[in-house]
Amino acid sequence: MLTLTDLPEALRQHVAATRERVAALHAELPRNELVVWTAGNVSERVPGTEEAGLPGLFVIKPSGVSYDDLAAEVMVVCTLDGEKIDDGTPARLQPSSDTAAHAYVYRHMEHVGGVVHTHSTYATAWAARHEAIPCVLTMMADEFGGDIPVGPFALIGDDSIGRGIVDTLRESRSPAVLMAQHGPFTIGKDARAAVKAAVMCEEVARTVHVARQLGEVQRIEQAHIDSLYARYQNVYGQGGKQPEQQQDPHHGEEAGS
Ligand SMILES: O=C(CO)[C@@H](O)[C@H](O)COP(=O)(O)O
Repeated sequence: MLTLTDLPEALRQHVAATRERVAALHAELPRNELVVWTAGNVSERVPGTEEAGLPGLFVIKPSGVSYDDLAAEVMVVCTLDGEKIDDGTPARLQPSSDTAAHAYVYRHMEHVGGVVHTHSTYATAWAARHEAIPCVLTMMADEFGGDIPVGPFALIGDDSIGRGIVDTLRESRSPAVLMAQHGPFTIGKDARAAVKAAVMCEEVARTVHVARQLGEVQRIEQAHIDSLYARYQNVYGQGGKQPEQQQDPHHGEEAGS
């Protein structure tokens, strides 16, 4: 078993910083009303392992622990096979029950640095119906680049959920997938981006549901979706990129391709 204290100092510092980020981001789940009790989790890939010639690692919350108690020192460190390393936490402290799903995503989507899972009400209601959320809002085009897809029903406990997440997201620009009759999983370049996607996923799931109560909704034309997505992903905010820097952040290709 890999032991944290045997790792190079630089990597131990990366692990510590990742633990702090993942612990802090878990507070965003109840703050944004995305979870009840402990029903949600955040993970982030530890940077620098490849440079150190070591196996990949990620940090995830311990299973079933209250968000009030999720301090950095109880964040669990796992290999990309989902195995807990000797990370300084009590041996009895088990990683999230969704660790296998997060690990599968990290093994099969190298550009992904963060994964989030919730059971947020409106997104999970769409998942209960096996129904993709149609891209009828500019906010959906901005953040999801189109519809939010539905993934297959899969039981927890092996690679089934992770495989369903990856197989679905590989066919979409969306950083969110609604796993059928379970709930949303989101990805991002880091954990903060994945948490943002989870917040935006619940917001648009609610808005589109309300709109459909009022009447028919109309999907935005694909050319407009592509234009909105390219702008938001590359120009919005304070970090506007030059044309040569622009790419699709979720899939590493040219934006709009
Ligand atoms: O869906 C499930 C359990 O069926 C999980 O997503 C839990 O809701 C969160 O589990 P932990 O991360 O606390 O283990």
